[in-house]
Amino acid sequence: MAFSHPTSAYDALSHKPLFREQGFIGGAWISGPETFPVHDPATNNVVANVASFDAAAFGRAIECAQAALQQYKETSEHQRCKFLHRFAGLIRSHASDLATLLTLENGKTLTEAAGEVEYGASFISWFAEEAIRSYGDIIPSQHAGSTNFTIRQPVGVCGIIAPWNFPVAMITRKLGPAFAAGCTVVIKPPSETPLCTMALNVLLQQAIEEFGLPRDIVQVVPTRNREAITELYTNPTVKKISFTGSTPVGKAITRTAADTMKKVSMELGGNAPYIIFNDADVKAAVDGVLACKFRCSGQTCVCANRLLVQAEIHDQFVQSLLERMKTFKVGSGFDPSVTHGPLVNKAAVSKVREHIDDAVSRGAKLLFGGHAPTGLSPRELDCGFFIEPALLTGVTTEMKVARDETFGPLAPIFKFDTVEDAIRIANDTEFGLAAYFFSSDMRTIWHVSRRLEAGMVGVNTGKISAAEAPFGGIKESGVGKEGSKYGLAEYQVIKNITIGGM
Ligand SMILES: NC(=O)c1ccc[n+]([C@@H]2O[C@H](COP(=O)([O-])OP(=O)(O)OC[C@H]3O[C@@H](n4cnc5c(N)ncnc54)[C@H](O)[C@@H]3O)[C@@H](O)[C@H]2O)c1
Ligand SMILES: O=CCCC(=O)O
Repeated sequence: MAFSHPTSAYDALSHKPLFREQGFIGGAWISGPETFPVHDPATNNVVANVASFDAAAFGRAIECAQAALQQYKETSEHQRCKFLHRFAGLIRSHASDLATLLTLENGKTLTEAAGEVEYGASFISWFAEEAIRSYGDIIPSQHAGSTNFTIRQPVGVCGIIAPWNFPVAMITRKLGPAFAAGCTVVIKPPSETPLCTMALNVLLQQAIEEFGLPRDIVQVVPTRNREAITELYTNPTVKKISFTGSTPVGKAITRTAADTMKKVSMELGGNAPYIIFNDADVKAAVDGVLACKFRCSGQTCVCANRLLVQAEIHDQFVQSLLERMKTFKVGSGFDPSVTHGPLVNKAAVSKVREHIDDAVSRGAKLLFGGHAPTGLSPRELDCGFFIEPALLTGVTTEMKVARDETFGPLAPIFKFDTVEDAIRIANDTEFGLAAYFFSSDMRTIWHVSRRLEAGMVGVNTGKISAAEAPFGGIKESGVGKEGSKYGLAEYQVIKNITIGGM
């Protein structure tokens, strides 16, 4: 199928102002002391060179966000609601360009990218409406003549750090509640995929201007310098850090942020079990794997990492999944016939290979994939970060893939016998982000849902993410909830006011 794969981010856009390589500090787009390249993972071409800032720039950005907070926190909830709806509208009206940028810097297919842009906009729309539902309480007092009232106030300046796998949605899932609550923000965009953050800020600035709000309510500070980011979670003016990324980095930030008692939200790594019981609808279970295991080529925190299949249904499930995987096509995300794009970098491809090799060396069978895909041009094979989605059977709990998040397109199948075996294997991990299972028995559904140690459970579905559903893990997968009616409170503090003498 004929398609064109852009070679520069600027050329790819129909609305050119969305292309920005600078940071946004103190209400203006500014260049940094250095730049870093942004690579297209399908070709390894450099598609932009983005400003890289130092710790002093983070310090300035934090001061500016603090100054803007004084005005922004006094806006009414209804004004914030209208402003956020306008921002969501602008995202939707530029969805095609945003999806193009997303595919170019992340690699996922244009169809997936368009889905992510709408998913990202849905958080802004959702929190526009949550802004005006920020209710308090009236609590009877035990002291005669007194009554307690609670109000919710913005926590203050928030630091936002997000990963490359969802460069639009992971930013909007944090921006929406922060602005709805009346906070101002300093964003450190993901270094592999910073262009979507800049484009979002172009649209945000348009909404800000139309509503007469301070430009400084948002600061965007890209950097390749890890030391510089430390300023964001050590500076006492920052009252909250919202981080999405790996568990080791999340733990390190939480430790340091504790010195100034910042509020934290940590959306970290996972090792999701995906259980198929004997009484499952096999077609639905395979559909679920396609939606969940292979989303963003397996680079999603809620991706199934371990497929546990009960003995009686095992062979039928494996055969059905294999047939569906044979229809996959790997290549450029701009090719409409492609189902799966490249991985983010070479290290990601190596990790998938490492998990396959380890499993095979311990007795697992590689039934499909795991190699460089056929049908790509020599240049794509040479430069792009491609791997065929892989299917392993005979996987056991001693293998690396049982403990370690692959974060790639590898479906490892473990066979089990009883419901209790499945629950034990599923929970045998320090992670607790998502878990999935398929069964048609109501008692199993209730029993297993309650016993799985995960913040989110999908029953008879592989799709659990949505603006209205509380998103977040337990155990070492993090703390806090994003989206949903609970997400706003993460950016607020509750103040109790006792009025006496009444
Ligand atoms: N739970 C969730 O909602 C969720 C969502 C997406 C990704 N993830 C997890 O993220 C991981 C993959 O993303 P990644 O490889 O980009 O993670 P990462 O932790 O390396 O990076 C995440 C972000 O933190 C920044 N960062 C890296 N080191 C830092 C440091 N020392 N100090 C401050 N910031 C630092 C990065 O530049 C990036 O912006 C996976 O484990 C995945 O499960 C979790
Ligand atoms: O990668 C993690 C976030 C993806 C999602 O919101 O479903």
